Amino acid sequence: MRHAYTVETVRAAERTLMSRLPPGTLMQRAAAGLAAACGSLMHGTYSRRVVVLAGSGDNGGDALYAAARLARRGAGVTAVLLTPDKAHPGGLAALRRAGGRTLPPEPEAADQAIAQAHLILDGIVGIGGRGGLRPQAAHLARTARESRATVVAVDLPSGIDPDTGETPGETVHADATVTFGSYKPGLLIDPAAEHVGALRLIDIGLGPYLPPPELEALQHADVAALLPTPVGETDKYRRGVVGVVAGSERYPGAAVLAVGGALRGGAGAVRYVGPGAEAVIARYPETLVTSGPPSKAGRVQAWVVGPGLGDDRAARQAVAEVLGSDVPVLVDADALRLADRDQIRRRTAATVLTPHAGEAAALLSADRADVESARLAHVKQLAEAYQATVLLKGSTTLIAQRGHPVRVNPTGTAWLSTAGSGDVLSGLTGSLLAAGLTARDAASVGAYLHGLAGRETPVPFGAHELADRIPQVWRSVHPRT
Ligand SMILES: NC(=O)C1=CN([C@@H]2O[C@H](COP(=O)(O)OP(=O)(O)OC[C@H]3O[C@@H](n4cnc5c(N)ncnc54)[C@H](O)[C@@H]3O)[C@@H](O)[C@H]2O)[C@@H](O)CC1
Ligand SMILES: [K+]
Repeated sequence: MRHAYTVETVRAAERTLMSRLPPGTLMQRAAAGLAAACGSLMHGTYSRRVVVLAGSGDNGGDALYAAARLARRGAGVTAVLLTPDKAHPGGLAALRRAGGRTLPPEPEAADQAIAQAHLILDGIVGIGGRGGLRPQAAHLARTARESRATVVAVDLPSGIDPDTGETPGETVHADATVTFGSYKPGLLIDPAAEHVGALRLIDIGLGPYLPPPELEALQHADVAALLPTPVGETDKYRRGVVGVVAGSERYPGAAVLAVGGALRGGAGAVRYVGPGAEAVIARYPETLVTSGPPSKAGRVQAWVVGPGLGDDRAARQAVAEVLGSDVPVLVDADALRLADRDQIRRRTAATVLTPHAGEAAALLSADRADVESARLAHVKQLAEAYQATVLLKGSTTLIAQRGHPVRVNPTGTAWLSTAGSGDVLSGLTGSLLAAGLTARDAASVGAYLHGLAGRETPVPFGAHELADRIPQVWRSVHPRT
């Protein structure tokens, strides 16, 4: 599991740890890790040209100390000081002792040094930065981006909001980020995460001083431990039956895709309810189909409702019936519009809502662009407002449930934004719910497998190919399945 902590939490842990160590120890630990990472990114240090963009805080200090280490090992180092009279004194002295030279941030000289660099260390701001970069720093960030050098962000790409993943203005675009002590939410959530590049964590000893995280990301081993595995004495009901209410005369394909996802999610059987039965059976003969309303469909352990459902009376009625049941329900697509909001809040069994940014905006009466630029705040707000588990789909999928750290899905690719992809995800996640996972785990594992399937399917792909790919990625996560 990867854990991420907000600035306030990191600073509190750092204070406690620092009080037990000689002054400057943490910065030296950070600088040593950073210098080693830069050395390996440059495949050596001798005759490499390194430019440091140094702000006046401790982030600049980390960068200067690391650059001094590189200079001692043969690199030619130039530091561009954003505020020369306020540069970190210790870091600056160390760099000068090691033979590094400094430049004020005058555009011409700085631009020239950047143009010739092999590696640029972005030490403009770290967790102390607020708001978009100021004009001088913004200019350097743009010049660095346009150069051919490898850009390494110190702790985080300057200009991103470490707590939220928002990018309030110009930011550094890094090829790699070396972060200290712990991950920060902004490194894992878009739009900021897009500018992070390869992410490396340097342990500076904070671990024992950190409380439960604010954000977490499952890794293969976590997902493997959560995947449902049939045991000796079992049958389809004990493995779980998932009911899928999806598709319409107009969109029978959504029914096929949702069932396709559900068949790959570990439930023992999939029951389909709706007007797409013929199309579903033609593709997946193992599906149990029913033509009546969901309440007459027979026993299920979880429902998926919504993909391609349309919005006629029957659809509205089906959504209300499913929400009236006492088993976990996943509400997607059209059902997010049709559902009675109070009925969602009144439910006692688990409810999972799976909106994309546009649907989330409608549920919150907000702007889509605002949801996309501040995903973390909005997913939490949704979970709170609807008293449900919310999976906010998109460039970084987030899963929120009140009282728990938000989860960010680390898998996925922009190729997943294809028609029907969400239908497969809802079927898959509903199946995991029926198999007995909690709402939060089902949503996280569903997003993880779906994202991996997106990465493993040859592109460009159609959504049905994603469903077909799930067994392979399942086995890659859990080889002994
Ligand atoms: N506190 C600690 O124990 C440790 C801190 N470390 C480093 O220290 C950093 C935090 O240092 P600070 O608290 O000094 O803060 P920062 O160095 O992150 O930022 C503060 C400086 O940036 C300037 N600044 C703020 N917003 C700006 C903007 N939008 N555009 C341009 N300049 C801006 C401020 O004027 C100030 O000079 C961490 O990110 C990390 O790199 C590491 O050395 C590890 C240990
Ligand atoms: K930085």
